[in-house]
Amino acid sequence: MDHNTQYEPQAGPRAPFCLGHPSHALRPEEVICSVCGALAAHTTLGIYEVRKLLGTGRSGHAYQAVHQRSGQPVAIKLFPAYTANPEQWEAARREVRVTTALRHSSILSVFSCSTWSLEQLDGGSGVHFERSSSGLTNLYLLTLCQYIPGALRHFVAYLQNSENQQALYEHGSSPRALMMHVLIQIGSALTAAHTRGLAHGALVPGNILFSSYDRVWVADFGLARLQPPPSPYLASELYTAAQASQQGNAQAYWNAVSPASDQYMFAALCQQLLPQTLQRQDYEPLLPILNRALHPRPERRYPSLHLLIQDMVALTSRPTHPAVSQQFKQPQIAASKHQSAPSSVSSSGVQKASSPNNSAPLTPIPTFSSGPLTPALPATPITPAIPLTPEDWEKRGDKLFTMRDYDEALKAYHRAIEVNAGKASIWLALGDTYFALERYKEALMAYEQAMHINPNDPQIWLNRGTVLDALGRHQEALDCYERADQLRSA
Ligand SMILES: Nc1ncnc2c1ncn2[C@@H]1O[C@H](COP(=O)(O)OP(=O)(O)OP(=O)(O)O)[C@@H](O)[C@H]1O
Repeated sequence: MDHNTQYEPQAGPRAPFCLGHPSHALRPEEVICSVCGALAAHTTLGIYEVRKLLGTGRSGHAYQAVHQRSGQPVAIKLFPAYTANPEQWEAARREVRVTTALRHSSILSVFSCSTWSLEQLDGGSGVHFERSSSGLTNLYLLTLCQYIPGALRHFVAYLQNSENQQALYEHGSSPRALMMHVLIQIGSALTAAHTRGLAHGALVPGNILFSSYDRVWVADFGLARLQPPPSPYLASELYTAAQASQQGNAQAYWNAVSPASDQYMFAALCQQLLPQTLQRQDYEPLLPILNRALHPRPERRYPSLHLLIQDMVALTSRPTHPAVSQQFKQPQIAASKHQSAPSSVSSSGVQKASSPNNSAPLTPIPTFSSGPLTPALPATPITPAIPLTPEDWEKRGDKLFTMRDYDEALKAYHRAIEVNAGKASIWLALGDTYFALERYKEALMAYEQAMHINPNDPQIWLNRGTVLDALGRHQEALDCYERADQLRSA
């Protein structure tokens, strides 16, 4: 389970061995170890070479791999297909896409969610794998996502170190402020998903990853729901469903998870973390809040996780942004762009690649409007006192978007387009805004315009896929995701 330890083979360079801990010698043709189920070292999956085992979760193994051309590290998870039925896998794929497309700064992006079989070893053509003809035995479910170097235990160890605590105080921060900053990000990611009607389902420590000590990611949206988590994370109302799921009715757990059960898991996680990392006087005031969130009856918990976080913030006073951004040690491979430059999160949880970085730790998150479509735009949106450039309008739109004033953001983007209709980023931003307003047809038109201008931007393809999904055009959406993947790996 250790992230940063590279396994060194004991035998000669050509002797095959598996990446398990401990490692086992393999027969030359063996790709998956018959003892521990780990992949053979140096296995290539499409364009990716698997480098090491990151850990073993509830249903499979997670590996670090690198893109053979760019050297970009990724995390690949493989789990046997029999652990999920095909309908559930499809549902998980859909959920992965929707949460990924929220582009929330703390939701870990899943680049690809497909199937893989041993037969594809020689003929892999990138990250997309055809369904195996040999049935489920040799078939694996595969997800590919950004590699994030830090685990929760690294964060805990960091906070437990007295020199680090001192450094935090010297920077005008504190362990509690840093902890709250991290919890706010986790809460914001979950709330963004809840706003879209999705629940995580297994907020266990392995799904909390860090790219720096103040930058956290929640992993496995969509996938976590396939299996119940262990105690103490399993909310009481999920016991029966978890049992049913262990007895073969996997759908039971999938259907039973809810934002209220995520709230329970979040509180259980806090309950583990806080006493390990903070002084008693710093976390004790939070215990009644956590107790409410851990109530066995979901209706007695907070109405939303967002309100729970609000109470935690109120009790700990509004935290300052911690002045630390110490990066975790990276392996000898290029760091991903996303890790070093997190983009902003809008308060709806919809994140815009083009938005400036928002350092405010938390903003309230309203639900999307479910009412009728908002009225059409006025022909002449706004007339400024001083003429603005398209870039000014775009920035204004970004700011309004971040403030969740989508109607005004629309006007600003339209104004930018009136002045310069040839900039893909403005059409992309316009599409995002229509998407946030659930005006999917207009969002699609905007994304198509962006694509017309820049057909090679994976983000545009991804967003187009998401809106096609929202319109029920799933096959076309899949084609878009595939194109986005191809462009990313090019
Ligand atoms: N994207 C990633 N980048 C870096 N490490 C990762 C990534 N995803 C997972 N890991 C590491 O791999 C380990 C195993 O991950 P996996 O998702 O299989 O299980 P888990 O999250 O520990 O538990 P669960 O199966 O309950 O989700 C994790 O504990 C984490 O340390």
